[in-house]
Amino acid sequence: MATDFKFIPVIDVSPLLEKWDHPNIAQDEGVAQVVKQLDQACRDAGFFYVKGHGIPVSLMKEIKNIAREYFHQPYEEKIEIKLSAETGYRGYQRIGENITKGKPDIHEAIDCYREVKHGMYGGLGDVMQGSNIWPTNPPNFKQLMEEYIDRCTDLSRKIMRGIALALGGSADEMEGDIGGDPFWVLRIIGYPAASISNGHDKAHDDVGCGAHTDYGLLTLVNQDDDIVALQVRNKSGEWISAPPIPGTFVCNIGDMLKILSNGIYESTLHRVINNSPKYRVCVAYFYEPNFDAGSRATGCVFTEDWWHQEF
Ligand SMILES: N=C(N)NCCCC[C@H](N)C(=O)O
Ligand SMILES: O=C(O)CCC(=O)C(=O)O
Ligand SMILES: [Fe+2]
Repeated sequence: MATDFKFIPVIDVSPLLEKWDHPNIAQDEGVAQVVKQLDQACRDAGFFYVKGHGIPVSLMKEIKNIAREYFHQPYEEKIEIKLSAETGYRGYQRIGENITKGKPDIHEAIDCYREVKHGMYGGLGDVMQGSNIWPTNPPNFKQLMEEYIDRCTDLSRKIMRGIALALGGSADEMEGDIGGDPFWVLRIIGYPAASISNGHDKAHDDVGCGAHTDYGLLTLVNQDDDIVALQVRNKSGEWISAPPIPGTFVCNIGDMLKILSNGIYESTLHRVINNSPKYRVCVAYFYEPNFDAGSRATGCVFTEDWWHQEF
């Protein structure tokens, strides 16, 4: 479980990104500082802000803006790309359709997953078979999202290198059979504004997304700059806000990293409540191990012994 943290730390990952492929990465002083901060954040909150990530802030903003434009359209337009079993669960999901712990979430979303072809991963991937379906409006939606996904995948891989070092492994410990060919999920999410006077939109304190932990390795959250809605639970059960810090991502650990780290790091409960009078957009990228990693993994890759090494 998380500690009694009161705020979420900010980590500048640029030294790690600069040296990510360096053969002596583990000896680098700048990288060691980042690794130390990652370790502390993963032990305390399981959440941290990422700055110095190299993804253009203009792209981070643009994808939220095109998402807002898409959600602003009438329902009949949005439902053109409806999520279903036939699309491999890719596409538009209306408000209340996503369920967390048995309760409908007050959000709408477009779900995107890495392409899965027939027979990939044996029969294991068949349920997720398909490729993403994109809205025709706005016209540059697909191109921008695909560029964004590539950049998030690259950034996540590099952060995972820092985390592998933090756990006392080698930088590429989480690659190869574990995460060398990562699966990913992108959720483009819209949370209705809170209506002050019992309007038709939604009531105050409606839950945008119920308390949950994410199930992958790492999540990169790109949230609207002007609304505080994401909350993270500490050990005493207090909900600590993760207010937007423009130009940063909120990064959090998922359940699969908890398993791979033998419980040294844990995924932290979080939820979303949009009590602002504005519609809130968030684009969440979920970085996961290889689709078939679970079927081959023999258990934990890191143990306490590994951690007790100096780095
Ligand atoms: N329609 C839905 N919810 N699809 C699954 C998305 C997975 C994201 C999730 N919060 C996670 O734990 O990674
Ligand atoms: O909207 C947010 O800030 C976070 C969303 C989230 O936690 C999720 O989709 O898993
Ligand atoms: Fe989440």
